[in-house]
Amino acid sequence: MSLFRSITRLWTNSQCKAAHTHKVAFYSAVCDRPEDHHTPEIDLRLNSIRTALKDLGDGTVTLSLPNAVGDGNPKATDDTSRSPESVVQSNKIAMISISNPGGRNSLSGKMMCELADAVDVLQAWEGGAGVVLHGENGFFCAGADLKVAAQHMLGPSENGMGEEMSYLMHHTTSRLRALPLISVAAIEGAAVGGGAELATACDFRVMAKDSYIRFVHALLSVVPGWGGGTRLTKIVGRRDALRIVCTADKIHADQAMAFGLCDEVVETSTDTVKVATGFLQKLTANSTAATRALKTVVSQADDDAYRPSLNHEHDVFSRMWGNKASAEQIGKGGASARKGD
Ligand SMILES: CCC(=O)SCCNC(=O)CCNC(=O)[C@H](O)C(C)(C)COP(=O)(O)OP(=O)(O)OC[C@H]1O[C@@H](n2cnc3c(N)ncnc32)[C@H](O)[C@@H]1OP(=O)(O)O
Repeated sequence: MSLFRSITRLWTNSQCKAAHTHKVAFYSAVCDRPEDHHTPEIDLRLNSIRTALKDLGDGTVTLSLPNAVGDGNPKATDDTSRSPESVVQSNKIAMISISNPGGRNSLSGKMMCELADAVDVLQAWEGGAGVVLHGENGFFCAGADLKVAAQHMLGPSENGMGEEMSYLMHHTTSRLRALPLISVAAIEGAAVGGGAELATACDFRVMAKDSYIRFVHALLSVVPGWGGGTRLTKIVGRRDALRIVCTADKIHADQAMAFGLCDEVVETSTDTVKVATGFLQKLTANSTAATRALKTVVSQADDDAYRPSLNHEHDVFSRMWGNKASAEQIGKGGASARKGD
C-alpha cells in the first residue's frame, strides 16, 4: 500500500476519527531525532497510553546505572545490585534487564512502561556511552505478554489497545535506537516476536551459540508491531528480511551471523552478558563525548530514510492485530500454539 493510502486510511478509519490529531502526531512521532520525540500532542498520547498500561500484568524491566555516575546523571535508578560484575566495572555502560519469569520475559503493559521509563533515564544520562539489553534466567524475550494481550489488548473496539501498545513500543524502541549510547542486545535462549524486534532496536546483537531469533508474527497473522520489520530490513536487506519474516523460521546464532543479524557468537551461554559488555567496551574505549557524538552522526545518517516505513509498519500492524485470525492465535498462546514449529 502506498504511503499516501496508508495515511488516508489512518485518517479515515473509525478509531482514528475520534483521535485524528493523535494519528497525525504519530506521523512525526516514530522517528529518531530527539527533538521530534516530544511535542505536546505526542506527550499527551504517550502519557495516556502509559496510564492505561502501567498496571497490566507482572514482571519488571530494571535499569542499572554504574555507581560512578557523574554530575547531571539521574540518581533514582543507580541500582547496580542486579548487574553482572563485568557491567558494573565500566562506569559508562548501563544495563537493562528484562524479567517476567512466568512468561519467558514477555513484556506486560507494566514492563512496556518500565522500558519507556528506562529509556527516559538513559536519554538524560550525560555520562553514558553504552547500554546492554538482556533477559534474565537465560531467555531474552518472548515479545508481548500474550496473557495480558488476550485480556486487555483485543476487542471490543477494532483491535483493543493493540494499536496503543504498538504506538508506545514504536516510540520507545525508536528512542532506544536513537540514544547517544551504543546499544547491544545480549541474547540467550531466544528472542521471539516482539523480542526479536527489541533485539533489532539495538545497534548490535551478541548471541549465545544455542540461542535463536524468531520473527513469529506470520504465525499469528500479524506483522511486527514494535518497528522490527523496518529495522530487520535495514540490517539484513530486502531478500533475507522476507525470508526471515515470511517463513517465521528460527534463526540460530550461526545463521544469524551469516545474515549479518548477529555480531558475535558466544560459546558458553552464561557468558553472553559478559561478552556483550566486552564488545561494548571496545567500542566505547575512546572519549565518551566522541562516542556519543559519533553515535548521533551515524544514527542520523542511517535513520533519516526509514521513518515513513516505520509509520507504515505501525499502520499495517494496527489493522491486523485483533482481526479474527490473529485474535485466535493470541488467545491460544501465540507461536507456542503452533504444531511442528
Ligand atoms: C509485538 C507482537 C508480539 O510480540 S506477539 C507475541 C509473539 N510471541 C509469541 O508468540 C511467543 C509465544 N511463545 C512461544 O513460542 C514459546 O513459549 C517460547 C517463547 C518459544 C518458549 O518456549 P518454551 O521454552 O518451550 O517455553 P513454554 O512454551 O513452555 O513457555 C513457558 C511459559 O511461558 C509462557 N509464555 C511464553 N511466551 C509467552 C508470551 N509471549 N506471553 C505470555 N506467556 C508466554 C507460556 O505460556 C508458558 O506458561 P505456562 O508455564 O504454561 O503457564
